[in-house]
Amino acid sequence: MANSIKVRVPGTTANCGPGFDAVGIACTIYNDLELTLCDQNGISLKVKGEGAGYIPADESNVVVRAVKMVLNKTGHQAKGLQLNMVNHIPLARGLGSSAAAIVGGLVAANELTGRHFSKEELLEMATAIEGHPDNVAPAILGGITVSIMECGKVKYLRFLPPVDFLMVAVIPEFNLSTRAARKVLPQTVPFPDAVFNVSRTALLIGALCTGELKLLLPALEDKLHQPYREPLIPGMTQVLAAARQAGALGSALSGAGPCLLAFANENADEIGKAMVQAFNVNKVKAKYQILQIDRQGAIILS
Ligand SMILES: Nc1ncnc2c1ncn2[C@@H]1O[C@H](COP(=O)(O)OP(=O)(O)O)[C@@H](O)[C@H]1O
Ligand SMILES: N[C@@H](CCOP(=O)(O)O)C(=O)O
Repeated sequence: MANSIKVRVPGTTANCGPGFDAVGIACTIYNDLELTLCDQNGISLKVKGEGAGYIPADESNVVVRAVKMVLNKTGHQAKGLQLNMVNHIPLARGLGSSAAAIVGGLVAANELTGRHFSKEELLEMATAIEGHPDNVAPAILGGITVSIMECGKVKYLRFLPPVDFLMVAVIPEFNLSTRAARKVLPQTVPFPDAVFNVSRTALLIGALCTGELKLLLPALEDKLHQPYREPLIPGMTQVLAAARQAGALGSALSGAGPCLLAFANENADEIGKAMVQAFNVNKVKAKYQILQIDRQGAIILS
């Protein structure tokens, strides 16, 4: 059996407005991970790109946690790990870097230890580490996913829209951990706000399934998390409005932020520039990247 494997995992944008902790889309931005299982003790780590000099080479690393989960469940005897990463997904920005890291570790270790686990089982394991399924599901499966937790199990729907669209991700220079962005959320919400989100989420999935993209504008509205996170992201309201004024189909916070996302079928560059400009007016440096839907999810490279 080989003791080294390389996998590629997409970044993901979660929530998509109202679908908090449920909706996610795999995006064409990727991390590559090469995992080697060794006989010598210890963890060796090389990182190129995002997170270089910052990602820890110890048990606190989520890739290590994911790999060890598979090794423990399969009774594998490897003593040490070598991890080589080439990362394009920015850390703690709302594009699913932690989900990509977890999924990369699980998929690579599963492949090296004899493929004991199905994609569904890997999804259960990834959700147990990440805490919510909305990023890890599209990272594993590609496409658009709706995931729910039922009695500790993940149930999901995965689909591709019948028409193409672009996603303009505007990535500010500062980071915001998902943990910090979840701390500001309330324990309870007013009943009308819950109704507001139920109707928008239903409309969002309907619009994406049928290709009725003009419905995205109202379907991306949210009252469950974005208003509470807005104070953490200077200029958020203006940046989202700038996207719509520049012709976006709709705009929303990406995951827990601070990245902001516009959906577009044309003028993607103009939309990106307008959003960056609105961040700049709020003294935040930012860049934009035009993404499409990744259809494959995590893949084995070699
Ligand atoms: N390639 C990676 N290897 C190890 N840990 C990573 C990697 N990418 C992200 N992480 C961990 O995930 C954290 C960011 O996760 P999170 O706050 O959920 O933001 P997001 O998933 O939106 O990027 C990082 O601070 C780091 O601890
Ligand atoms: N539903 C989660 C999604 C977090 O996504 P991330 O890409 O920011 O990790 C949340 O909104 O907290």
